[in-house]
Amino acid sequence: MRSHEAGALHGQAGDRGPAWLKNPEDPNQLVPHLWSDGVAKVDGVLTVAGESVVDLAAEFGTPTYVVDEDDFRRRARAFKDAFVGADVYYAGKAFLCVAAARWIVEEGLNLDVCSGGELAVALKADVPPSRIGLHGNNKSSAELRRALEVGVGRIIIDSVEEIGRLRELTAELGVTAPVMIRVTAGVEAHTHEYISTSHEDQKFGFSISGGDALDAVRRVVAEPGLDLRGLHSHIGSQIFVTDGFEVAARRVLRLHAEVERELGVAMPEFDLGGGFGIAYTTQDDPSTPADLAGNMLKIVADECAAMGIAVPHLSIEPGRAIAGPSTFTLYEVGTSKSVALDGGASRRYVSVDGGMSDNIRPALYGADYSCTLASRASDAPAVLSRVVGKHCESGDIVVKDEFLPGDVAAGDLLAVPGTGAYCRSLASNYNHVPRAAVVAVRDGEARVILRRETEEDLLTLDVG
Ligand SMILES: Cc1ncc(COP(=O)(O)O)c(C=O)c1O
Ligand SMILES: N[C@@H](CCCC[NH3+])C(=O)O
Repeated sequence: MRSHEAGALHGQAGDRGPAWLKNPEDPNQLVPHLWSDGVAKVDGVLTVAGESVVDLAAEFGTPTYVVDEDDFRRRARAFKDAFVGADVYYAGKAFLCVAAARWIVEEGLNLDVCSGGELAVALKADVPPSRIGLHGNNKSSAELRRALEVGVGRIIIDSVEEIGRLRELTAELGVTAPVMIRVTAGVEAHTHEYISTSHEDQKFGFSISGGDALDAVRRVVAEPGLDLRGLHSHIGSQIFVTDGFEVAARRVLRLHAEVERELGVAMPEFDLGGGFGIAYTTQDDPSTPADLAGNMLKIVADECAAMGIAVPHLSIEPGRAIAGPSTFTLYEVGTSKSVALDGGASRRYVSVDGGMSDNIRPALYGADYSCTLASRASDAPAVLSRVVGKHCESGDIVVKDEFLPGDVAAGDLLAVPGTGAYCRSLASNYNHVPRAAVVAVRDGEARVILRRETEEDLLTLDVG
């Protein structure tokens, strides 16, 4: 993740502030690569797939996550088309509901789930179990049992205990479990510490360098109920540079070759994980699926040739890069105030009707977003503004610094792009705020795919 400190705290567009900020010249314009393909501005009003956000807000309320369905599908297809011959597992943790799971299957992808809950959504969506992979560093026996009963295509083993649980369950159910082993390659991915997963000192996977990975392979091949399909490596999330993937692929393939040669165990598959970065601000410059595929497929082919082993069947697990850019969050402004700062500067705070309950990423990772006035055009001079939520935390920031027209006021709609991944899926009910709806728009038609929670929903849980 690239996070940027905006030094300028003050006022007018003439002050400019940091160069990376969105459109200081004309805040009515959009920066195209931050928005999904179907988004445009018509006379200042944001539209998606032909639908005006003013109409969407009137019909569905705010805050609402608005998904450009064609964009989501197109990005899914782009990975499938680019990674020729590989399987693409969409990482459902980024965003999952029945509709999204159906889109994934229809576009020819498989689905990665990492809990019993995500598995339940996949099954409700009729995802063929053979196209589901189950992840998790602490899968319960109940989750593993369900996965085996329905016949998921693969289970990615993450601990020695899990091998024991699978031994007992496969024996009891009389089935064989197709499994992969998640390994850590000791790579320091260039991303936020909390979403980096391949350095040694963390909870996921078996370490290659410490010998735990090879030990796990030995244990798995000794189990008659387990069918070892291959190794799995996921180095982290929101990564822009491919060198981490390259180093990880080399190290994992070396282990792959060692297993084949020294243990005589053929492993037909290899999963490179996900983690491909997207643009949240003008500073982010993500690779296309075609570029990623070109690099990664070549690295694997070259490395296998150098080691004299057959190229295993590859799979990848993108989540954010499919779901993230497809969605913006639509908020209504409730208050606006200017706060005097030391030295005579001031900061404008614009409060919206959501916040850290629908997007925890700024608070959790210092993630940076952009936004635009979505409901009208404005000629008012741009003012450097901080968009904040309605929660009882001063860290409840939606967009840290953005140029917005100086006349933004209560009743205006703001839209924040790039909120399709890890926003609804990480949403909370903090302050007993019901979770926002997700609305999909396609060809001028809008439909709710996840309904808004109600206070009644929350009160139902409270059994006194
Ligand atoms: C095992 C695994 N696969 C895939 C992903 C998806 O990552 P991203 O959404 O960054 O593509 C994750 C999350 O980081 C993960 O833990
Ligand atoms: N939740 C993280 C990504 C986690 C990836 C899952 N392993 C984010 O928002 O960036």
